[in-house]
Amino acid sequence: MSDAMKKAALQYHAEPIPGKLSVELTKPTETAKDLALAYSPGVAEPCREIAADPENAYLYTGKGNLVAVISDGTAILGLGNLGPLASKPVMEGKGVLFKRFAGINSVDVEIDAESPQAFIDTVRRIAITYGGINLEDIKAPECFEIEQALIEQCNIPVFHDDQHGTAIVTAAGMLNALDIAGKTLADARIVCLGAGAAAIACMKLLVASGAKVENIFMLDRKGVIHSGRDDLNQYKAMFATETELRTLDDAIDGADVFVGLSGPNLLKADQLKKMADKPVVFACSNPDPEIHPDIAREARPDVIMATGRSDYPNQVNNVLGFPFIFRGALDVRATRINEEMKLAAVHALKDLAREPVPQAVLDAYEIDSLEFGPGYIIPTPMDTRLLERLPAAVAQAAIDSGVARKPYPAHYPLTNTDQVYG
Ligand SMILES: O=C([O-])CC(=O)C(=O)O
Ligand SMILES: [Mg+2]
Repeated sequence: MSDAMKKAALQYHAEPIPGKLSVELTKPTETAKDLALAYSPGVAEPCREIAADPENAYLYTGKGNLVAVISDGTAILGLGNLGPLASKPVMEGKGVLFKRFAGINSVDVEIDAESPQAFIDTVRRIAITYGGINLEDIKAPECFEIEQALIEQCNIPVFHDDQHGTAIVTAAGMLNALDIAGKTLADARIVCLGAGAAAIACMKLLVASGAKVENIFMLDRKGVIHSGRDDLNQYKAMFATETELRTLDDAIDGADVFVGLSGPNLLKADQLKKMADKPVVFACSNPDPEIHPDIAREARPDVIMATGRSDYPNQVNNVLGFPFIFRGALDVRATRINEEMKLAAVHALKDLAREPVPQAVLDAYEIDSLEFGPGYIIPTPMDTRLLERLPAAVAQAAIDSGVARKPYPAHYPLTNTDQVYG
């Protein structure tokens, strides 16, 4: 990032009001009568109703459209463990995206937890307040245990965005990119740089979508994860291959796909040059990708390239997933976000990229055209059709797989966020 951009980002966060979120009232509180309804004595009535039946919380409070964005700050973007308070701008940012793209209210909760168990206990105790929980920027492998425990202990959707949001968007973009390259997921040789939360979840979802686990070469800080290593946790061990390859330099030779979920500038132009014809490169480290798109294109004009950033084409970022997935889950009051709902989101995203792009999207990006191809493999975040398609697909999948507690919403499909209350 340039110095000017860094300065602008700080100023954006500081002025005119510090931070990016505020709370608004949904009822007028202008008169003494209003006050008597909103507060004492009127407020006692919904309290009694909720005590009699907890489901009434969805009727009389904001619970049903409220998601907690919760972090311990141990893996903030690609920046590392900066602690819970330093994660607050990102968590507020997720709240901005929830509201802007899917009309969902959110609060950020940063937890100073001394252990994964302390984190789990804290979240479990406050979970009733919300309609859903979005876990964010928690490091691996602790995040796997934390997510699993909370899914089991809470009866609302708990979703670790960096795993599943990223994986859903990656799988959708990958299916399209390989199709454009004239290749298939089943045959693709895949190098995954990074073995953290997002990397493990992405590779699992790619396997669920057709990739062969023996064609995946995952690398952590020590190099290729292979079956001869005795320092692997159970999550990395799922991707241990029988191979002589040890370094990124070895693994990248002839690979069809590079997925980077690691850190800045770790893929060199010379390494990209060794990849197979029409290489697919998803350099998703935020904010700085594993290889800059300009360097990649210079080294390999035939590259099909995506990053996590909004200022380059093909943004493979979980913003395309979590707001819409939660929208669909909340609207059918799903008890969890299961594999069926995730795959429904993958296919809705993949298919949407193949449709003609509306003028409003072109205007938002100040461009003349955008067509399915190497420069457009995944819908853009500003595409209002995401709100129309993804929640509908996710809600239907929740109903079909038996985790919905309400029928398909009568007010679907949504065309803008003003319609979310029906
Ligand atoms: O915030 C983003 O841009 C995507 C994300 O979740 C991460 O990098 O951890
Ligand atoms: Mg994140």
